[in-house]
Amino acid sequence: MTTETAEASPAMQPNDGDESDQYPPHWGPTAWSLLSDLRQRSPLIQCITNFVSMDIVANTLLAAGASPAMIHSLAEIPDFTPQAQALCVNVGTLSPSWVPAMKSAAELMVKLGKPWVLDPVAAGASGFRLNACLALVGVKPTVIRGNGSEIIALSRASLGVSKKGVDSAHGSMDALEAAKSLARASGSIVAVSGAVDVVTDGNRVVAAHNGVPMMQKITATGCAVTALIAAFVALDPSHPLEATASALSVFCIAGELGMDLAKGPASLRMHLIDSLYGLDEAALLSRVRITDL
Ligand SMILES: Nc1ncnc2c1ncn2[C@@H]1O[C@H](COP(=O)(O)OP(=O)(O)O)[C@@H](O)[C@H]1O
Ligand SMILES: Cc1ncsc1CCOP(=O)(O)O
Ligand SMILES: [Mg+2]
Repeated sequence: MTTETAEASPAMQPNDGDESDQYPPHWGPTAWSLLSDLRQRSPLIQCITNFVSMDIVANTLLAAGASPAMIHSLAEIPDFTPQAQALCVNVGTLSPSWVPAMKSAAELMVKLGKPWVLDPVAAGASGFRLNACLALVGVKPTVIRGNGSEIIALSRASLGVSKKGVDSAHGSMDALEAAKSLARASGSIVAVSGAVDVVTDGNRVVAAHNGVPMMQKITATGCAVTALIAAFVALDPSHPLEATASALSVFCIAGELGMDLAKGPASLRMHLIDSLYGLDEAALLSRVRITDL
């Protein structure tokens, strides 16, 4: 759910000339190696996600090379969850009956030493939602990915600071300090999406500068990239910060390539998924824009 207004962001073109000097060269091969691995290993990713996002999340994972399973019943978790290589939990259309399944699946993944990723959609929208998100943060997500307003709401609540008024729209850079605090308090990698995506473990901060503003005009692109993060982290659970930044950059490069063919949000949705499916090494290496802050 987007609470950040579209920020001015130049149309992204391939890295060329002097500009590529700003971007450390190791990120391109890191992202390409993870995407290649994903296509080869096709990890099973369990998604307990909202009704709005189920389709685009499953299609994003499939196009990238992963194997999605949208299984959310508490009754199936003991049998099914141990088979998954990663879990994605998304609270977008939360109701009380879903919370036990989310907690139980996350606890099982932690017990099995496997990664799980939380998308705290609209975390500050209600007390019920915020408390559910806090309870899930307590189950130690490997990664938490939200937009600026969501990370600020969750960070304040996790530090016991009461929320005053209604959150306004926030850019990802506005949420940087909140993201660092949340990462330190939770032990999770925290990613804030926006015109620039920032990823932190509480100390180190990296920023991914790919993407196009039109991605905000497609519902559930945030949910889709969170699921892609789960797939990337499944491949290299011991380097979740690198996997998270790579997933964000890869998804946004697919958005840039898709935008070249799109007429608006509906065709961007289609072309983004096609571009993710067809993304090759040369296009990826020439477009990855990740920096250490
Ligand atoms: N202004 C922007 N310019 C480029 N990419 C963007 C912009 N806003 C969002 N994105 C990208 O769109 C995707 C969804 O992010 P966002 O809209 O922040 O999430 P949410 O849908 O959860 O609010 C992310 O991959 C992010 O990088
Ligand atoms: C519109 C909406 N309402 C409840 S969940 C949802 C989708 C949110 O997706 P995203 O956070 O990726 O914009
Ligand atoms: Mg969202």
